[in-house]
Amino acid sequence: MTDEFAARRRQLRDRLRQQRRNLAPALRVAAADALAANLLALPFAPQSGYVAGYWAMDGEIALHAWQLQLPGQCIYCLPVLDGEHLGFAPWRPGDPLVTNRYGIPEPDVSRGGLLRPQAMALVVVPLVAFDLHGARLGMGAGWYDRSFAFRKNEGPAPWLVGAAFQLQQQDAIATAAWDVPLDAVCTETATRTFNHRGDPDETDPHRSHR
Ligand SMILES: Nc1nc2c(c(=O)[nH]1)N(C=O)[C@@H](CNc1ccc(C(=O)N[C@@H](CCC(=O)O)C(=O)O)cc1)CN2
Ligand SMILES: Nc1ncnc2c1ncn2[C@@H]1O[C@H](COP(=O)(O)OP(=O)(O)OP(=O)(O)O)[C@@H](O)[C@H]1O
Repeated sequence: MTDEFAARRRQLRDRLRQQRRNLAPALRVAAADALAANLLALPFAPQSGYVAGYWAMDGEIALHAWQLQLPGQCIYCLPVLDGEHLGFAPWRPGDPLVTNRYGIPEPDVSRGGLLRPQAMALVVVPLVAFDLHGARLGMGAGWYDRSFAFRKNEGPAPWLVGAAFQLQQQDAIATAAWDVPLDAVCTETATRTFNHRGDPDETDPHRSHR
């Protein structure tokens, strides 16, 4: 990775994180509801099995509305840092939490009790920026890219769906070799699905635009 490439990514990350933190509280509540509706309407939304969300922080769009409206047979999970990779564990309101090294709450489970990324039917992926080709810029530590690197060779499960505010959209983000493309991105106003080459999926009738 060149210094210039890294510097551009860092600049974009800082700018969008600041914009995201500046969003008004009332707008956040409405956005979380609209995001939930878009996630539930995805053509490949699972009716059962493990689905992963995240505990929103740093101004990220919240997933509680989606969690509460999931089909009864779906089991909501949160990511847990486990060595170099993410594990996942079921979590319902009231279940015990501990904070990880970044101060993010995660289910209080033993390492042996974690579910592997491969066990998820769908993963809602946090992101700082996304583009029109399904590329994603995250917090910069590579957790999702490392944990879902297997998706480059094995598919399609789990579906990887970015969640974001519309203001996080970019025309194109310069990608690195290790970046794992998203199958879809949902925002408060739109759903975009991508085929496995990461291009906009022209054949998908559910595709919608702003
Ligand atoms: N809600 C949420 N959970 C998540 C992620 C995420 O992006 N959002 N992650 C997605 O990968 C993983 C955690 N990755 C993270 C990577 C960096 C920082 C972070 O805040 N870094 C600080 C400085 C470093 C520090 O505090 O030690 C920063 O950039 O300000 C946070 C989470 C797993 N859980
Ligand atoms: N498959 C992989 N194997 C080894 N290292 C990886 C892999 N994927 C990412 N990394 C490492 O993670 C670092 C951060 O990557 P990047 O800046 O793309 O993270 P990100 O996608 O923004 O963050 P995150 O996934 O945590 O939200 C890279 O510099 C790279 O060294």
